[in-house]
Amino acid sequence: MPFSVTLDEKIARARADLRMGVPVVLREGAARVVVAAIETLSSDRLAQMRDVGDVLHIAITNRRAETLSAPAYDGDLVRIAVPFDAPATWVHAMADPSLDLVMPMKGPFLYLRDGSALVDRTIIRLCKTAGLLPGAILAPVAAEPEGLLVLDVAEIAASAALRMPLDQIAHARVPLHVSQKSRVHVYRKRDGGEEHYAIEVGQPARDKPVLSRLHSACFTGDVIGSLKCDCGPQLQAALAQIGIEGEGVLLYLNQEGRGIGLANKMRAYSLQDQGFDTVEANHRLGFEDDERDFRLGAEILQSLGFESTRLMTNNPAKVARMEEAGIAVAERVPLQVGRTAQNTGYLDTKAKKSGHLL
Ligand SMILES: Nc1nc2c(ncn2[C@@H]2O[C@H](COP(=O)(O)OP(=O)(O)OP(=O)(O)O)[C@@H](O)[C@H]2O)c(=O)[nH]1
Ligand SMILES: [Zn+2]
Repeated sequence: MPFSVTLDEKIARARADLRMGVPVVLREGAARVVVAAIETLSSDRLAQMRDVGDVLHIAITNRRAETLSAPAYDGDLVRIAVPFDAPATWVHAMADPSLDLVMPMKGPFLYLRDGSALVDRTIIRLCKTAGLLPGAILAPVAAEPEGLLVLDVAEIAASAALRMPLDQIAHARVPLHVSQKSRVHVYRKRDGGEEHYAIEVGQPARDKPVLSRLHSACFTGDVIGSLKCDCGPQLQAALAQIGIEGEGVLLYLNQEGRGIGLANKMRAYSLQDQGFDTVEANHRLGFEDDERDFRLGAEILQSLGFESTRLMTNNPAKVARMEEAGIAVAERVPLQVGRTAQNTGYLDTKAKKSGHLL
């Protein structure tokens, strides 16, 4: 009896392959395309892709296309032919803004405009969820080469529409400075994605709005005291407020860098050192301003038995996403702490461009 591997398991494996620089095969109907993430593409893999497919192209998001002055013919992305003699560095420079100054002239570009861009869209999504730069190289092939994982794009699209269950894995008592009566609950997505945490203080009533904070991981702010953002002081202030009231829940979502991962956040910081603001830096990397999924927070509150909350945040998008996901927000509790000389521009940009309330 062969072992059967589910689609979710295959998607998790595909992410691991892409991070290692191993291509995967995406199927769309009768078409077969060998795809790889640009960030981890080596010269050897590029040569292998040229061996199996004759016309290679790259896919980048409309955000990245804007920086390269390329029109986004497919709306959310653009497909550009890879010149037959282009080295791997040319491919890298199409997705990685750290090479913008080293390789400013990459064109003229030859665009692909016919047919479906579903395979391109699927691989860009996979790159994003793998914490890689959102750019891919694709080689349509006549037959599936041996040794690569094969996935069907229609099946991936159907599974993306379903919500992946979030399982409660373990929980235990962890006495904190702000309250000795605290428990940490660990949640895990069934597709092998990030784990997320809930810190429950006291025993909040399940039938009343619970004081909560939806916090996104910030290694630099939460752990090492970075002055570039307000995350560390917000985390501490939220815990302190929950401690004062004696009950509440802090949701700690591992969506580092507004969902782009720490490596990409550091890339964004280096663009900020060149003068771009926090939103422009995300766009130059090919990402949206905010790639987080706040429904996770609502799902964790629901799994703990809550139906409504008093949410500590200055971000109206968090309130909207919680409500859409079925958690009523009885009150928005402002959380304004931690303004520094170094983060005042960042906070002002969030207010101006991302709708944060001051
Ligand atoms: N991409 C990117 N992420 C950043 C930057 N600075 C901070 N972050 C991340 O931004 C997120 C901030 O999270 P939160 O404080 O929960 O969210 P918020 O949208 O500011 O909303 P509230 O704090 O609730 O008002 C964390 O994931 C940080 O890692 C930056 O310059 N670029
Ligand atoms: Zn931060």
